[in-house]
Amino acid sequence: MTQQIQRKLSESKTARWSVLALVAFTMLCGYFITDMMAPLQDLLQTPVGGGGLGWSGDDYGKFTSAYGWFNVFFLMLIFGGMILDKMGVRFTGLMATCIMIVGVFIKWFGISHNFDGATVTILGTEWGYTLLVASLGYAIFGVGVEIAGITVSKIIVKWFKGKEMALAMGLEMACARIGTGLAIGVTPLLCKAFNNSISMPILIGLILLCIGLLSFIVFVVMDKRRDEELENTEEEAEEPFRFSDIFSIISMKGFWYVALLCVLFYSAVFPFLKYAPSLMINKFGIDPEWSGVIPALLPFGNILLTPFFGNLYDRKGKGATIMIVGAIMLVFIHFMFSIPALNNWVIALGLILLLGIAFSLVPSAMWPSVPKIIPENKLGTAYALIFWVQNWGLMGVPYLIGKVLDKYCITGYVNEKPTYDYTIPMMIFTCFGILALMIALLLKREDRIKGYGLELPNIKKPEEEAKIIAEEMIAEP
Ligand SMILES: C[C@H](N)C(=O)N[C@@H](CCCCN)C(=O)O
Repeated sequence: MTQQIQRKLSESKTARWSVLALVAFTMLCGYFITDMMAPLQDLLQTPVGGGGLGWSGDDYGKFTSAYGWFNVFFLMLIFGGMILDKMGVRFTGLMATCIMIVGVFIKWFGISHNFDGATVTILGTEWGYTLLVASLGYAIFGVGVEIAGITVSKIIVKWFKGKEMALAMGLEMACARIGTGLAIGVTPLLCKAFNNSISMPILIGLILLCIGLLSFIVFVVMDKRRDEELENTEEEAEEPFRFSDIFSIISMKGFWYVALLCVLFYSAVFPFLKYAPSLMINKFGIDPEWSGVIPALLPFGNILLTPFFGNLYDRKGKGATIMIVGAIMLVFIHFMFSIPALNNWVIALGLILLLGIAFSLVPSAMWPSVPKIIPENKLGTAYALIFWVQNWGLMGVPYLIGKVLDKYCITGYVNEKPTYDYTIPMMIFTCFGILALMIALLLKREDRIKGYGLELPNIKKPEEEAKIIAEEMIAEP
């Protein structure tokens, strides 16, 4: 009987696509805030007298890397994954969204006060109070948005398993990319509209996030209703999560290949995006005001392509192959960016568009592959562990690039601001791409050995599904 109700509910296309729209909107808001400071890097590094905050490249690197501080060092993400598997998607999602709001508020407070230029020394490095408070806020926000990310992945598996799961994940990522694209493209305009205010766009992000919270609350109501109709709770429906599950997850080679592919691939994209506006100014001679426009095309390209490749994976399979192709493209693109002679903006445009394809291929196949490797009751923890490994890269790589830029790449100063040669940073990104390719090949080999089904379609044919349901009804008289 339970299975029949479940079948009826899961057949409700409107319900599951509405759920997707609601949670994807919350993620859109989160991604908008994640990347909104990137196009302001130039202004942040402008001296205080010139209307900026007077940060160095190193300061900007510190701020950007703060995103991963608590997730990485205090294992907040892993705790978040365990909370997700224990408490369910509704509680965890609400908790994560509230954490995001608190974090953005603190970041806004830090940026909008100058603290009379006071500084403090932490672990041998000097921090301006503005930088420290803003970084703390960003670190708290990072915990919220990452836990929200794994929660939304689990929500999609819950509502879309055996259906258009990769398409749904692709669409959710497409919404996330709208957030990133708006952050890169619109933030400089917002900043300008409010008299070069850096804090005003953050305040607008905060308001947007509150609307994101409302959207998630509507999801909570729908999800609760669905579980009530099923006459059981999320927790009862699944084998409960045990602490020892962590060990069973980390003992799987397949898990490690996905986690390593994730950290290497994403380390060559998200941190790159943080520096892309500066790359456009320094290498391609683009006006600072327009420096976000070409990088903004990357997320906008993803908006169409990630669901497209997700849909392809749902119907035709070939997940492991899709990841390999994406990694090959990544190597090519970053290598081309590293060649100093290729400095025409048309080349930058072409490479960013290609990166848009690569950055659609890998995520559209990688995230929906995780439930093929890990059982559903451990999925929250597995996604959290993958995100945790990834956060080392998201935290460490911007910091590394900031250091490398200040130490090895300064070519001169214009209006007291350094100009950079981006050859070495782009070579570093190319190396990440090469390692990602090697791991993608190993993952395909592991799939052949273990039979995870990464090369198989996600959508089950009606006759296969009928067979599964019949078997389940026999098992549960
Ligand atoms: C940054 C975050 N840790 C991340 O990896 N986000 C992924 C999306 C993962 C969730 C897929 N349902 C991204 O590509 O933005």
